[in-house]
Amino acid sequence: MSGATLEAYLASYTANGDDLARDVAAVIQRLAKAALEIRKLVGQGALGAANASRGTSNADGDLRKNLDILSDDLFLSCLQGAPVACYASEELEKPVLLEPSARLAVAMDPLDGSSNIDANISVGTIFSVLPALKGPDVDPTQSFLQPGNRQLAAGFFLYGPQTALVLSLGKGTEIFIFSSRLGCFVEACKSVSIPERTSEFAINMSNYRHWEEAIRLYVDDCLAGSDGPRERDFNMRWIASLVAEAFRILCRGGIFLYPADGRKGYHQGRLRLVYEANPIAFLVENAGGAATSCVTRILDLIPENLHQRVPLAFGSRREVARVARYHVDPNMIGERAPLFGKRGLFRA
Ligand SMILES: O=P(O)(O)OC[C@H]1O[C@](O)(COP(=O)(O)O)[C@@H](O)[C@@H]1O
Ligand SMILES: [Mg+2]
Ligand SMILES: [Mg+2]
Repeated sequence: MSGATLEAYLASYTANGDDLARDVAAVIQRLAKAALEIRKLVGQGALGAANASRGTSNADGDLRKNLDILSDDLFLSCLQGAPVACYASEELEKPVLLEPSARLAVAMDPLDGSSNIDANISVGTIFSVLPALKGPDVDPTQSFLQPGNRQLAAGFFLYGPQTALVLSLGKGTEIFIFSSRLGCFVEACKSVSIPERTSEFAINMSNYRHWEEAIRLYVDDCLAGSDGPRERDFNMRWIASLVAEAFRILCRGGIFLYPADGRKGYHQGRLRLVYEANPIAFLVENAGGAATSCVTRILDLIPENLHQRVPLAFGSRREVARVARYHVDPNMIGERAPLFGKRGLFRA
């Protein structure tokens, strides 16, 4: 590993003396410090008692783990004194006001994939940095209801076999790995580039019967492999940890889908727009990939509320575009059966 340290990378980002860039860099540095504390807690597993269930639910009704709460507390306290006007989190119903004169708003999923902790599967922390909206009548929540295309920075920490930081400051996406020898994050992959095409998809297949027809047909065609209209075999993955799936896709391509489905509470999918889909979409687009609500670009959606859910498809550009076509192009559905076969009409 011979890349720049996170500190050096952020120093070159702030070299032009821009105050906003300096604020963003300060926030990333604080988050990175707190993430190393979470890494220790996650690493203790059952020995640490931090992974036990609290028996309470968050604003979205998910069962909370101690570690969800601890992570939220830790990130909130690491941002005290930072140039951050307000903090929003999956674990808090409403944003917390920090320094009203500051320029930034930070939204976080403090611990993503926490239902996996007991199984020793990678979990992570997702963050989104937005400009804080100002004005006498501006409520802190409004800063978080800006479309994702206004994000100044976004990223996630992954607590896995390696502790990683995936970061975009708006131009490219970089991967840093924590070096325990050096005691800091070191750039491991400069300007990540997601391959345009893929033969790997990730979806929770157990929901098949609840999906709408467009998603079922897309998946049917992947499963048909070389005998179907795709004329090649597909591989499938499902880790049930968004950060782990995103990391794999950034490294080697693929598509992730968490679509809307017919179950109660899943009519807009499962994932949250403001602090899950938006930051992941920002990272993926800055790495040459695409992210949609299965139809519309995620980064153009205007959130209606802080904890809003959204159907999510992201990854290799041509594959994400193909999912949208199953929704909007009647030829993909109506004429699919007669054209099914070796004619190659639907090749991505
Ligand atoms: O269990 P399911 O329905 O497959 O959902 C898995 C998804 O839920 C999540 O765990 C939701 O995140 P939280 O753990 O932060 O609630 C994602 O990481 C993952 O992609
Ligand atoms: Mg999450
Ligand atoms: Mg979470």
